[in-house]
Amino acid sequence: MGNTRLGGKSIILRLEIQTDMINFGQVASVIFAAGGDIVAIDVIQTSRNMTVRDLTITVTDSVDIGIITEAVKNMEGVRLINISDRTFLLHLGGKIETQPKTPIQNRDDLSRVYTPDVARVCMAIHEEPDKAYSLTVKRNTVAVVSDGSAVLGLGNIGPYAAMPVMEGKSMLFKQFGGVDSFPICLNTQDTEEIIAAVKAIAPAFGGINLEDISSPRCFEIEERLRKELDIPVFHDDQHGTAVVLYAALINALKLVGKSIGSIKVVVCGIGAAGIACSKILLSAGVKNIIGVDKMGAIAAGNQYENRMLQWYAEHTNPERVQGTLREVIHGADVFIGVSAGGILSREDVGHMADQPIVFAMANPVPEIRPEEIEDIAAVIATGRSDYPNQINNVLCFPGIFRGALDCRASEINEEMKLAAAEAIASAISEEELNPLYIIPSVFNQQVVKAIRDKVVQAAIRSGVARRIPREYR
Ligand SMILES: NC(=O)C1=CN([C@@H]2O[C@H](COP(=O)(O)OP(=O)(O)OC[C@H]3O[C@@H](n4cnc5c(N)ncnc54)[C@H](O)[C@@H]3O)[C@@H](O)[C@H]2O)C=CC1
Ligand SMILES: CC(=O)C(=O)O
Ligand SMILES: [Mg+2]
Repeated sequence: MGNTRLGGKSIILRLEIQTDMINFGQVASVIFAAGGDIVAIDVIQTSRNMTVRDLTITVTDSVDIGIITEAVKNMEGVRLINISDRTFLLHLGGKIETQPKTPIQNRDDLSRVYTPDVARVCMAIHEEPDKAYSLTVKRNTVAVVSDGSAVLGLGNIGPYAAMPVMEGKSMLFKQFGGVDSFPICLNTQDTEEIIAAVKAIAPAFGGINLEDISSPRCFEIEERLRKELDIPVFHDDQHGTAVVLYAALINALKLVGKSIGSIKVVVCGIGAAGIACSKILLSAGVKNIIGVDKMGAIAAGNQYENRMLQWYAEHTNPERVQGTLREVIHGADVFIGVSAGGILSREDVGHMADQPIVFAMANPVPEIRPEEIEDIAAVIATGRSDYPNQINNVLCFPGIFRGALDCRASEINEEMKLAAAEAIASAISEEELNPLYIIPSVFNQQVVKAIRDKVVQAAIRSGVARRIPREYR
């Protein structure tokens, strides 16, 4: 089993119970006392003195599944046959597959989809390369490319371990945006090799979604690919995150009655997400942003080897405040965490300004757990699916790519990102807006459509659309 604190919120225990020694009620009470909640029971086999049952048990994050399994093993008359983790079961054999659009039922079909007839289609594309958009998967397919160097907040876990996240992103692309995609995890973390690999695979794709590539390499990789490719290249951890963060902030500020130009924002974690979130806030009119990384506040006057941190120091922190997160958080109106789990304390939030807004977005463990501060923060959000207010780039990338592909945009530019943020923010009406509902759910079917429409319009306005969808002709 994997790390139960990260993923295993629900397990299935297969138990053999000697019913002449112990009854099921006793087994259930031991599991309950160890912190497990039995939510389903399946009887697998039964005889006069013995029964085999599958117990589906859910636990909260703070419960150690090992304690439950030990308690079960220590019961006389009970044998633990097997433990399965529902999350691991869901990943068996991977989460996605390729499906042909039409069946190949006879030789005639075979000769059309494959040789000899396919050759005519190949030659049509050879004569007019643009036809790749109408005659291949390019029109609707995005590559989700990672090098495994900054996977969620798990760090540099490499390309194999990154695959489950990238497969997950592909599922989300399809389910929420109708966009096909391939997860591609590269076995290199060299900037030039990544650029070359992405350029080499680009012909098959209508767009490139870079994912979980650590800073500062992610900036050069994206910048270069944007220049050197004619399809949209979008680093999701930068721009997807920034778009959703901005949408959430627009709505949170309405609740606390503060204006964007007057707030003090502390951004913790000045990597891919932190820099992009700060940039979008600067262009939205936030004047006082203080970025904090492991070495403390980023301030002009300090020397940074990383050119992005140098840029950051020159464009933020107008008062050149120095210090640790604990020190600079005093008086902040907004905390934005895109760093690491558990690094913000209740005491820190207590030192923020009135009606503090806390967006603890590190995954899978947020900078602070909402339950620790729900009585002192005005608005709380995380990146997770199991708390209210999920600020997660999943709310952006399916819709923004849907729009970009539909108008065959050559890039995803600032106008398109701002349009996406506004579409997300405006999905919640003034009447609906409340501290537990500042951002729509990804299951809100209006959102992707709204983002797509606004993104297409912005692409047309800004001159990057290479095809005008019928409804705008
Ligand atoms: N909710 C969402 O939609 C998203 C959340 N994230 C989360 O944000 C975090 C960072 O992701 P990326 O920017 O892609 O990674 P990154 O590796 O580019 O940047 C992380 C930055 O955080 C800093 N950091 C780490 N521990 C810190 C600490 N204790 N104090 C201050 N700074 C610290 C690192 O030095 C680095 O500069 C991850 O936990 C990730 O899961 C990232 C993208 C989207
Ligand atoms: C959500 C996401 O992309 C991340 O945490 O890296
Ligand atoms: Mg990511």
